[in-house]
Amino acid sequence: MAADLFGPAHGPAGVEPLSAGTFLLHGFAEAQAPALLEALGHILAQSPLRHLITPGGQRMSVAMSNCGPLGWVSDRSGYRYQASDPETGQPWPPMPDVLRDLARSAATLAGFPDFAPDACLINRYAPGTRLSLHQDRDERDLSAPIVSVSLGLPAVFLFGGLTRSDPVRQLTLYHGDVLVWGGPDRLRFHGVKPLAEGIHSLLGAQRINLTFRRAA
Ligand SMILES: O=C(O)CCC(=O)C(=O)O
Ligand SMILES: [Fe+2]
Repeated sequence: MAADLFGPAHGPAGVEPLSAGTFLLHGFAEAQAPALLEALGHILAQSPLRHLITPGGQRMSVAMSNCGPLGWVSDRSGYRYQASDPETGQPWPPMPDVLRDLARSAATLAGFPDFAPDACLINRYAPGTRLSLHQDRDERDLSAPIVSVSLGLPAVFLFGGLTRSDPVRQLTLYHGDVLVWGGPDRLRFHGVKPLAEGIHSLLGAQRINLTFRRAA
């Protein structure tokens, strides 16, 4: 095993393989976090975070927005990607280079070169917020991985198998961690346990997750 690639468990560029198509890049986004947060501030001023309604009529506890050509939305009629923000009627804010480049380099390190995300879903968790077990399957091209960047308070991520009833592994995602899953793991069930109380030095009492996808 190459020591430079599979570095120490929490080393700055440590790439931890979790299974055949899943890699945890410990702290990979940490140095860029201030630049990412500044870019996010501009995005969220145009397309604010909001609590979407599920097709079943429930208000999601995660607050969401998007940037890039396509954004993920949910309402009474279902889940889908669309080019405009239903709240403003305007296109989603463009995906800043600092976000796209980070996602591309994380994907490349995880063995998915040529990742060209066209959607970035922004998830905001306050203490108590959770995301129930689900698959990301609204994307047309399942050959592209999911690249998920964690910022702020740590979260316990639930990583299951290809069927809902498979055993679920729990892993803590810290500020700056990037999790990439694709290939044979692309349709694994996953979720987030209720966020614990806490105060993060950069983000305060919240966790922000950026999920980059190839949707179209
Ligand atoms: O917040 C996370 O770590 C996961 C988010 C997620 O699974 C999603 O947006 O589909
Ligand atoms: Fe997901």
